[in-house]
Amino acid sequence: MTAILARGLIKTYGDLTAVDHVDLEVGEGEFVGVLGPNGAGKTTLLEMIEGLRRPDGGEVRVLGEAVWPRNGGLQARIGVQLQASSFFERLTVREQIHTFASLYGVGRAPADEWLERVGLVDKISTRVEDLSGGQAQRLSIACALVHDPELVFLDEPTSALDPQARRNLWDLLSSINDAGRTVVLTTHHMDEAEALCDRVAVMDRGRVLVLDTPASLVRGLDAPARITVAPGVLDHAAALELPGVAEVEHDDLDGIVLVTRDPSTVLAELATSRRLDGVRVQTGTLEDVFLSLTGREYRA
Ligand SMILES: Nc1ncnc2c1ncn2[C@@H]1O[C@H](COP(=O)(O)OP(=O)(O)OP(=O)(O)O)[C@@H](O)[C@H]1O
Repeated sequence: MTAILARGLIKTYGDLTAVDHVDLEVGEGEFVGVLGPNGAGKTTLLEMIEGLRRPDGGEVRVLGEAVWPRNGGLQARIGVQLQASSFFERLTVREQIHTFASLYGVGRAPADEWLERVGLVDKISTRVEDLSGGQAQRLSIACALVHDPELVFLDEPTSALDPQARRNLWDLLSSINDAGRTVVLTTHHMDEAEALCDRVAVMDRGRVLVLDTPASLVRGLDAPARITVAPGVLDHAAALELPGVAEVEHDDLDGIVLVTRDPSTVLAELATSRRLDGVRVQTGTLEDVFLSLTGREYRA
């Protein structure tokens, strides 16, 4: 089944078209990222799909149902990460998630398990206003997931997290997706999109420029690979003579860089001559994809 089917979505604020004729189709069980710089329209797009914001044009169906006018039955099947400021005031962490759980008819024990899964067990008695930014963000994610929704929307879920908490959340989101839940997230971070998402929608100035797997997006760049060989392994002339090498660059720290459009031939040659130790291969990144689509450097 299709989890999300959006056609021709438009949202304008005065002269600004925040979302400009966006189509988006997400299959059940997919993990899709909406990636783009500040102001690209990611949040506005998600809010229209979630049924929180009325589109000026276009239509959306989520889990086979219309999202607008507000559809109460659908709300129980989706999970939307709240901004930290939307917590019930003066409640402790535990009271907060128990309140959410009770709204969905979920018991206290499974709610407590979510606090464990997001690493907030030692904060259960802390009031929500006394949490750090990262802790509040983890609580908001636990609240979004507490009723085990079929489809989860997360708006920049890792923005306030330190690197370790970010990795932990990646693991958690992957495990939810592995269990069959559909996940849609927005992110500024290319590495996050590459690490987590089956497909990535690259958004800029209200438009979805491309939607594809990270690997296909990078392959479509047709950019050469860069193979770095440790210092002292190859001299310039020998490097240039290797089959498949188009250019040779010198990097004082790392050694010699072989630029090639045929990395498998070059790697095979290096293997045959026992020069593979310490070799590093770099292909294009989603940053390069953004640059090639927009002509601008990606700035998160
Ligand atoms: N309620 C509003 N009234 C007027 N303009 C708005 C409103 N909400 C968003 N915008 C504008 O619409 C554009 C898209 O905003 P949106 O928040 O959807 O982008 P975003 O990609 O989520 O950005 P960020 O990564 O910074 O969160 C921005 O230029 C923003 O200033």
